[in-house]
Amino acid sequence: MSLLDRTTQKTSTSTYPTRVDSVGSRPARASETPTTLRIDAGLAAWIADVTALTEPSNVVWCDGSTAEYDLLTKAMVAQGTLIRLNPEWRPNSFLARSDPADVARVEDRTFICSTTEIDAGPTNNWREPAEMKAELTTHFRGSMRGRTMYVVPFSMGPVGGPLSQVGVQVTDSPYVVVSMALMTRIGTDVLNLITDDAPWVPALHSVGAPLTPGAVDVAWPHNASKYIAHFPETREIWSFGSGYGGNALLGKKCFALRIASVMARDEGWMAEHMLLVKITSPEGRVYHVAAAFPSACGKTNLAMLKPTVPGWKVETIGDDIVWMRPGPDGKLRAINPERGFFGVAPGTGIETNQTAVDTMWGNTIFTNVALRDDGDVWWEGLTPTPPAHLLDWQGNDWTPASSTPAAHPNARFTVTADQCPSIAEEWESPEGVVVDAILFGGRRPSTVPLVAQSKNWAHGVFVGATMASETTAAAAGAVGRLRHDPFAMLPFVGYNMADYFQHWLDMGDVLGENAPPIFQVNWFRKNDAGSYIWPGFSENSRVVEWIIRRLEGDVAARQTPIGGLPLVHELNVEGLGLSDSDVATLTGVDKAAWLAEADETATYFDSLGADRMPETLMTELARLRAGLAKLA
Ligand SMILES: Nc1nc2c(ncn2[C@@H]2O[C@H](COP(=O)(O)OP(=O)(O)OP(=O)(O)O)[C@@H](O)[C@H]2O)c(=O)[nH]1
Ligand SMILES: O=C([O-])CC(=O)C(=O)O
Ligand SMILES: [Mn+2]
Repeated sequence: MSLLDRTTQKTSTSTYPTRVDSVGSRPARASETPTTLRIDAGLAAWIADVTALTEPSNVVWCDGSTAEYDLLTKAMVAQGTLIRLNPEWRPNSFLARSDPADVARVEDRTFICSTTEIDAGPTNNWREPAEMKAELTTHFRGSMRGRTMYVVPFSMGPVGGPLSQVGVQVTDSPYVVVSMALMTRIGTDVLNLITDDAPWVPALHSVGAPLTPGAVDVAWPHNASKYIAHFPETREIWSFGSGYGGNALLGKKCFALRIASVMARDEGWMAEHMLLVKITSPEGRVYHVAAAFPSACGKTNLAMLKPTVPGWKVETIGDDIVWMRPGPDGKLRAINPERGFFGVAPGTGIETNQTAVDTMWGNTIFTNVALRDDGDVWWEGLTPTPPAHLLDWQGNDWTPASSTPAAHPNARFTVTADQCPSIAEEWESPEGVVVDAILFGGRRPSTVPLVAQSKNWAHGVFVGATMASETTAAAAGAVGRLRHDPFAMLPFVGYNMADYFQHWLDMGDVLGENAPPIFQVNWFRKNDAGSYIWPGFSENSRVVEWIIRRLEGDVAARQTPIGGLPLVHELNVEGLGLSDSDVATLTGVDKAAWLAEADETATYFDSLGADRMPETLMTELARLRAGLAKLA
């Protein structure tokens, strides 16, 4: 099998040496074969090809063990990539400072390389697959010289689960290896799943910074030329030049969203940028809710919600990605394919998300946060008042008088989900949980109300398709610019956006009466003074209460062209100090703003390809316009 022409996978298996370990050897787990692993022939051939291309000085097969994690973190501390935090405050935890030019996802360097451009669609950067591979091959040639190449077999979802998928990431970044160890399930049990008839995703990654013999390495190697390339038809990922988050932890956005969205389209399931929570009502009834918000728009926070409304309980299942598939009973079942959280640090604090703060008590990797003099971490919003002195995310002296933030706005924490105090007992259930409601939200300073229930599945898909949100620091580029972000998936759909809309409509047909109700939410509405009207965070439990009461048929909704809105006296705003006009803004329909929104939607739909846009969504748009026209 050639690296440049991957169409099928080989069938036989062979044995392969475990590893040539530059950092030292470690004891194998009791259940492991001590010196050899059974490696699928197709995998072995791919590794051989990649090794020949990238020319690493040695190859290490990773098993995801604690011993391996400890060796790698120790080596990175010695090398300067990680700083060990004071174990008294933050045991077994580390700070990584990335290069200032490698701090976020690079959407303009992210490519969908389908055979035809139309299959990537107008929202993706398209490149012809063979051309892209040829171009990338020149970059990957010798790119791992002087470095160790790690082979990381990983599972997205519980290993062997019916909704799970496996992949193998090859990387020359030990930071990526330890991050993958926290975010996915790595191990030899995954290797056993890679056989002739089981598909797996090869994920090739290099920071693109070969080391010449004798040269001193930098703390955060990367390459000014970055490529995050996806080959949806052959289910491959080639990522070059970045060591950061969604660019480099290839199980996450690249596999679990871009490649998985294509698998999902082909196989009748869904891969979404969603959180997943279990909600228990005061009466003890259990519901599961999935919610799609764009990057840095509140998924982790809602996933760890501490309700202020008495009697309600929210437990966490996932905070970023959800895979959903109709189960044997016809109901939509969902899993969190990840094993950890790669969460936004700034704004995450004791007043907004105590649960997240408690989750990262130890065993956490922090990236681009500030370092306290006592060897612990800090970032804006962790505590109400900053320490008198810090080293900022670039290692420079910082005081509260400094004009720049102490932590990078996209600083992150990486930690396993099992440390989360609010984790639900069924979070690793291989067959998933039944989804009772779906939420769509984003940062909308105007127009969109606090909550609205979609009229039916088709209208809900229209609401998802017309989502927009202000850009955040999660991606390189301007922040605070309102942009269309359908289903919070604009940067993550691995194919044509109009086809993705059609897939959502098709799933509605498959689910029929089992299709969960859809709601739109917006925590970010602003007043004329530019402040958020809604207090957000824990108080979002009031909206959750209204949504669950709608599911139970306990509260009414005022039917409007944009969906069912709360009756003012049925939305619990007691004690929030909101004025009547605030509440009216949060629960009202601004006719002029919505008419303008509808015009904007028409233009946007047109840009997605009039011939390809589902007729159903055009009908929904016409209905919205007609309904608005009739409003007083
Ligand atoms: N005003 C307001 N801000 C919020 C609310 N929920 C979250 N935020 C802020 O939004 C930012 C990002 O929140 P997260 O929950 O980490 O975002 P996410 O959607 O999980 O982001 P990704 O990991 O990038 O996909 C943080 O600074 C939060 O403090 C809310 O209800 N109101
Ligand atoms: O992928 C990343 O780097 C972090 C993330 O969750 C997002 O941007 O949505
Ligand atoms: Mn995300």
